[in-house]
Amino acid sequence: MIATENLSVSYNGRTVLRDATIEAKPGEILALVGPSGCGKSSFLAAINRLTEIIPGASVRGRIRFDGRELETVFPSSVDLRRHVGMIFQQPNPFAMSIRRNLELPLREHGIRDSGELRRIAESALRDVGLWDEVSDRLEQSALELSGGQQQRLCIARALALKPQVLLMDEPCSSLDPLSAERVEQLIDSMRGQYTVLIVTHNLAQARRLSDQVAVFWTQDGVGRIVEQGETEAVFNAPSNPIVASYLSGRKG
Ligand SMILES: Nc1ncnc2c1ncn2[C@@H]1O[C@H](COP(=O)(O)OP(=O)(O)OP(=O)(O)O)[C@@H](O)[C@H]1O
Repeated sequence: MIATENLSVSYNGRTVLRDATIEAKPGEILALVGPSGCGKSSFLAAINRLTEIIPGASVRGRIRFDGRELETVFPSSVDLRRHVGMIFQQPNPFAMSIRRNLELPLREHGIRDSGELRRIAESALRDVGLWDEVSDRLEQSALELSGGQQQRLCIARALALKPQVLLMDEPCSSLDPLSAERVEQLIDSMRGQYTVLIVTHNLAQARRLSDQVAVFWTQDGVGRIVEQGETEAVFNAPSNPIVASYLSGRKG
């Protein structure tokens, strides 16, 4: 579904990630783990072309979507972000009503019929388990929701566009434990429906959630993927000693 080949990211000529090659199959959850600063966020930013708006950022290598070059499949970033959604560490709802948060991106993508807008919004809110919590206050500002509710709203906003891929950059780490658990359950329930790439510092979460894991590590000042494979196999018997001590909590 989504694959990278020798993907490298630099900022102002300094390479921070070199030759990252991964493949996430349709419906699979791929966890990206590794200590701070080894290029995990940069990797997601490159896939979602956020690097285009980061001053000094440059990307080399290939990204494929269903076997074809991502740029060919989605020449425009607007199209790309419809099919490849992104969720950030800090929930980032728009400063507008809950309903508008869901409807605005749909309108931007050409859906105008008010009945259809309402149907899709409701269905997305149900998908993230928010409908019962907010159905009587859809006109209230999204900023009045709790952090965990805001994050689920952001996930609903991405899901409303029917993406094939979701990129998640530490989606639970700013949430309280209960909200984090709910969001984790939500991600788990996406298996088979969406291809999910999730950056997490929570190794137990990576192990619980993911089908595959890629371990990033900084070597000589440059981030690389030093181990990847089926999650259980990597956690049970990592081949790289650095990875072994990281995954067992002794390093990183
Ligand atoms: N906009 C930027 N300009 C310059 N350097 C940057 C920029 N963004 C990230 N970097 C540098 O790139 C390297 C990789 O950062 P990145 O955020 O991708 O790592 P990460 O593995 O996601 O870290 P964390 O787990 O702490 O979020 C770091 O050295 C960081 O300082």
